[in-house]
Amino acid sequence: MSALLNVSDLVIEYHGTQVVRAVDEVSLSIEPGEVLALVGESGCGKSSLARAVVGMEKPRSGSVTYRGATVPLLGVRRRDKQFTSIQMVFQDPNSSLNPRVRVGQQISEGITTALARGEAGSVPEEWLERVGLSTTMVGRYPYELSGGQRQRVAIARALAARPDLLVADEPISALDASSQASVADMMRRLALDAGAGLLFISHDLAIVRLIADRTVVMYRGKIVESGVSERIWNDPVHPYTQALLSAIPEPDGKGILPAAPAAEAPVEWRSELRSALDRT
Ligand SMILES: Nc1ncnc2c1ncn2[C@@H]1O[C@H](COP(=O)(O)OP(=O)(O)OP(=O)(O)O)[C@@H](O)[C@H]1O
Repeated sequence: MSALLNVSDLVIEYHGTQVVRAVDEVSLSIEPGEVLALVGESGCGKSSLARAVVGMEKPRSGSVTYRGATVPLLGVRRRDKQFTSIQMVFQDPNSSLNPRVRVGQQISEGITTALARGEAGSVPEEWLERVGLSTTMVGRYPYELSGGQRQRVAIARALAARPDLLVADEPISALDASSQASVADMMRRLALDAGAGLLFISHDLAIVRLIADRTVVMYRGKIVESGVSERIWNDPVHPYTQALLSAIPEPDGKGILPAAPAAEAPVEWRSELRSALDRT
């Protein structure tokens, strides 16, 4: 039986003043009910890969298949019922939401997508509650929300469509540090309760360790290491993964990774972690 998502020898190139090979012969797969994390420094090709998975980039070569069928480019994918169970959450919630449409209606669009596939419906208020927002937000426009609230609405909208595959590109970086781990965990639970696969892209190895079954490490467009998240965290094999992990500053400065979950780490430590990863 084929995996839920299969990416095989994928190459994504941008042809501008010079050719940029953003994704270089990458292969990965996701099974139903699995969380796969994609980590790596800024510019290593994570978003290009995510966009290709949802049909927003045309592969130069290689393939992206969903339940055995090639994922078509976006316009077709949105109309084709067999692919509307792929949903994406972007790093910037403004890319996911329509600024001129009220929150409730945007979530309703997700619900309509689910209903069209014969999935159970719901009401927008229920999804707002599930992502930790007040139901009073249903009548607001995106500009009347904070960045973090907008991102929660974007997540609610994607989940309301009852995806079987959720692609989340840095979905928590717009959130305040104290709620990043809880929202990541919520996405994991909501996706897995439905037996969906989750491709979770993040800089934050500490959060990835908490929520992902497997982790794929990308460097300059290539996968340099992949495996069970806990193994990657405790026993990284590739020098780049080792460098990523050793770049995480220790709270006590003694070179021992913190045992406490990332959400409990001090805010300064978490922001240092992010900038250290950006510098690698
Ligand atoms: N539309 C584009 N045209 C030309 N080059 C691009 C385009 N989009 C991305 N790139 C280049 O492709 C490479 C990979 O970019 P990508 O956005 O996939 O990386 P990323 O790992 O998601 O980075 P970040 O974590 O900063 O979002 C980078 O060198 C980037 O400059």
